[in-house]
Amino acid sequence: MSKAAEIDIVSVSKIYGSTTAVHEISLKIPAGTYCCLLGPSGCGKTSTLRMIAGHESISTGDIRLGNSVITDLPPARRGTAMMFQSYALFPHLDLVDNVAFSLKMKGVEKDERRAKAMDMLRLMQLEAYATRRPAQLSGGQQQRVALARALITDPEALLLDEPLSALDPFLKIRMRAELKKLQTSLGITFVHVTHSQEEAMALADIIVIMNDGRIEQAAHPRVVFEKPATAFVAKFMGDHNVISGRVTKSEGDELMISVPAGGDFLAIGAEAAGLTDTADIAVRTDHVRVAPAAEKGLGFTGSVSNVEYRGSSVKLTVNGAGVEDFTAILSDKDFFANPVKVGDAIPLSWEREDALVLGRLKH
Ligand SMILES: Nc1ncnc2c1ncn2[C@@H]1O[C@H](COP(=O)(O)OP(=O)(O)OP(=O)(O)O)[C@@H](O)[C@H]1O
Repeated sequence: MSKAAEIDIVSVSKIYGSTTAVHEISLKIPAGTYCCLLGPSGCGKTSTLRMIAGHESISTGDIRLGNSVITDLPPARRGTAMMFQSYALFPHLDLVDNVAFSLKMKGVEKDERRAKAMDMLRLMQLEAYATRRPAQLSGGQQQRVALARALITDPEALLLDEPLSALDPFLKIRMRAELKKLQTSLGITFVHVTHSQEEAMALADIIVIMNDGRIEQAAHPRVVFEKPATAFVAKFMGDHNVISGRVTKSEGDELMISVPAGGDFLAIGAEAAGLTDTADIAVRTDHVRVAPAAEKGLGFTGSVSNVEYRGSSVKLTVNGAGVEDFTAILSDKDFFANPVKVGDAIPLSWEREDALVLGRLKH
C-alpha cells in the first residue's frame, strides 16, 4: 500500500449554472484521517467528494493531495480512488476481473493483475468467492468487492460516497466496524460522505458538517458534540436545545439573552464577546434536571407536552418561558423516582457549563 496523504481544499467552489452548490470552502484533512462529510440532503457533500475524486470539475479554488495540486488532473492520475454508493460492479465479470478492472485499463499484464486482485480479495476475506459474479453475493460481500476494487490502485486517499446506505441496519453496523478497521490497518486517508449523524460519530476522526454549501464545523466528534460551533450544528447533531433571544448582557465570556415574551437565559463561551444584538445558546438535553434553578438564567418552569419512554432513558418535552419543545433526557432511574405526566408544570434547570453561546457563520 502507498502512503497516506493530506488533502488540502483551498477556497473551493462548485457552481452548476445558476446554483452554487459549494461556497469557497477550505479544509485540511490530515494524512491517515477518517473524515466524514456530514449534512442534510443538498448541502454539497457529494459535490465536494466528486471534486476531490476528479469526477466533477472545480469551479474556483484548488485541491492538493500530499505535495501535488490535483485540481486539473484526471481521476486515475490523482492518487485517489472512489467507492460508489451503488458499488458499480460489472454483473458479467467474476470477482477477480471486477477487482482487476482498473489495472487492465492501465495496461497491466494479465497474470500480474489477477495476482494483485487475488491479494485484494484475500484482504477482504473474499478469496473463496473469486470465481463468482456479483449477483451471487450478499450486500455486505458486494460492498467488500467494491472496496477491493477501489483499493487495488494503491490510493493515498479513499473516497466513499454513502458506502453503507444500501445495507440493512444490522449489516450497516457490522460493515461500519469493518470500514473503520480497514482504514486503521491501511493507514490511508478516508473521506466518507454520509447523512447519518450516528455513522459519522462512530467512524470519524474529523466530522465536517456542511450546510447550504458551507462548512459549519470541522472537528473531532467529541468536540462537535460537546461544543457545537453554530445553531445549525447543535440542531443537526441533536442532543442540544437551541434557545434564541435578544442579548441583554454581554460580559467577558458570559452572555444573557431574553427570549421574546419569555424568560432570560445565561450562557458562556468565547463567542459571547462579539454578540450584541441577538444570540443563540445551546443547552445539553442530557444535563437538564427536574429541579428549580440555582441561579437566574439557568432554568425555567414549563408545562410537559410529551413523555417518551426509551428504555434506559425518558425524553420529556416541555414548553415555557417563550421556549417551545425544550427537551430533557432523564435517566430511567431519575424519571421513575419522581415521575411526571403530560400537562404537569415542572421546573427545569442546568449548570452554567451546560449552556453554551453558539457562534455564527460569517457569509
Ligand atoms: N449536476 C448538477 N447540476 C445542477 N445542480 C446540481 C448538480 N449536482 C448537484 N446539484 C445541486 O447542488 C447542490 C448540492 O448537491 P450535492 O449532491 O453535492 O449535495 P449532497 O449534500 O451530496 O446531497 P445528497 O445527500 O442528497 O446526495 C444541490 O442543490 C443540488 O441540487
